[in-house]
Amino acid sequence: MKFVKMHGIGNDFILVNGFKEQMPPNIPLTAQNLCDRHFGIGADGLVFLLPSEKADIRMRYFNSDGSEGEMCGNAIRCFAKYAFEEGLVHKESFTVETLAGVMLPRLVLQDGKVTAVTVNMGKPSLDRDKVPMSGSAGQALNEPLRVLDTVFYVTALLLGVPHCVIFVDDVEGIDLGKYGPAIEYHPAFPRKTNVHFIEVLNEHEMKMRVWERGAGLTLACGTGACASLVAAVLNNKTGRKAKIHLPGGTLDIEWALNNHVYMTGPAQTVFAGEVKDVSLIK
Ligand SMILES: N[C@@H](CCC[C@H](N)C(=O)O)C(=O)O
Repeated sequence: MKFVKMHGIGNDFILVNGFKEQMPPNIPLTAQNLCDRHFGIGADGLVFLLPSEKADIRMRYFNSDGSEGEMCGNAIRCFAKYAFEEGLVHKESFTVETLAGVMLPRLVLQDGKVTAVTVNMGKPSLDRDKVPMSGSAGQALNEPLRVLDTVFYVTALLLGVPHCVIFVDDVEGIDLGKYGPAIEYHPAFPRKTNVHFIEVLNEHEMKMRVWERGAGLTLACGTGACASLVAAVLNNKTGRKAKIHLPGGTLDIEWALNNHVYMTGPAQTVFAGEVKDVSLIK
């Protein structure tokens, strides 16, 4: 199986052109094995480019634990660059079918080269039933959640995938390895959740650290950055447009007045390779 390794500000992926390559019989196990950083290629997720009946192209995304994610913000920028460079799409702007709906990436081109990608990520769902998060109906906005030995004030929303956003004074002071998994698997989140700790720097900038559902500690989360900006606006902490600084780099996010969230950031190819026998990797 041929693949390319790419990353979007350090959130790294193995991409497979499903127009040419055969889909492995057991995709969750293949994702676990290929994403393994010691026994495989190493990545946060495995991405397939596939034909679509309702959009120009289809993306399937698998986390490093083998679970299928409905959407991935950093992966879709890599996906868009790779699809264009492989000649699977011929337009600068096109539609991508995902389990979270149809997304709209637009390539930023300079001398024919993709320098960045802007993605219309759709509308956030603020209703806690949609996240989903348990509790009485309505929005989960800055509400107390007991986690192990502490209480965090959380804002939960669905932006492609479930997100739990927590504003703190100092993101570096948070023990993400302790609280990340405790919140990901918290009984309040029946389908688990991505976890984001946010330090607001000013009205237009935030610092963010991430614990991802199905992947753990990562250097960035695109859908999470979008969700965090929406949470910041709802909690009167920033304007509708901000730079979000993550351990792997910076994303520009806007929650436009049409209620759609737009994410802009880079996509980088690292190397291409071939796996001789997917089933043998362990
Ligand atoms: N890295 C992502 C999100 C990937 C999916 C997520 N871990 C989930 O299954 O909820 C991003 O950039 O958005």
